[in-house]
Amino acid sequence: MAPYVVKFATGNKKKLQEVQQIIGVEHSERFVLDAVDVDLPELQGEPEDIAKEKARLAAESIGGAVLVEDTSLCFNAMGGLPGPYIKWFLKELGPAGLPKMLTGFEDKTAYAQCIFGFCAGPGEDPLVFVGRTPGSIVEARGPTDFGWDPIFLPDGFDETYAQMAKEVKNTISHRYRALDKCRDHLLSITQENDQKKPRTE
Ligand SMILES: O=P(O)(O)OP(=O)(O)OP(=O)(O)OC[C@H]1O[C@@H](n2cnc3c(O)ncnc32)[C@H](O)[C@@H]1O
Ligand SMILES: [Mg+2]
Repeated sequence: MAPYVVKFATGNKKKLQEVQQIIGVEHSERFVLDAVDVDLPELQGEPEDIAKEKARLAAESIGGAVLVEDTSLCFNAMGGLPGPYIKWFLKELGPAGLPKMLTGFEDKTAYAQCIFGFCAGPGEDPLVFVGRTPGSIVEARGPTDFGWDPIFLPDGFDETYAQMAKEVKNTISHRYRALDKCRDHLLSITQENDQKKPRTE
């Protein structure tokens, strides 16, 4: 039976690259993620609601099963802000400017959060899968090719996300943790499909 095809809708090539590296080809006989470059709206609200609405809108526009993802960077001293609005702060301040937001605070702790939104098709209820990695905000260190990676130091490491090898980031990251749960769900629904198949022997 052909694998279940889920469109992964994002406008961010770096996210796509990480998602492909994390998922690999291990379960490609059960499901495949097929990338579509879509300019999705930057919604407001609670992160889980944003991911659900993003998935619902993407399913309507694509007309099939979709996966979307929304990433937040949350400063504990600021009650979780910038959170889902990190994209705008990053755009205006650049990664090196972000630690300055915490100058007046002793607490530099933060967490990176990724929420995958999965919608099986137009009109279906979206599901969300949340992954969080705790850490702290430091002066920018390392390559600047992916977002706020240079200023996020995950707990238990002495290298920022930007400094560490991709293989390391991809086994501890917010994205890895969320995608791990999402993969389990995709495996469970494709298992159900398998069981519905008529037996041939
Ligand atoms: O089309 P979508 O998937 O929405 O892609 P986006 O780039 O708009 O992404 P978000 O709306 O989720 O905004 C998150 C921001 O955080 C950045 N970002 C996301 N994941 C990151 C990661 O793992 N490390 C560093 N920066 C990241 C990303 O470049 C954005 O500026
Ligand atoms: Mg976005």
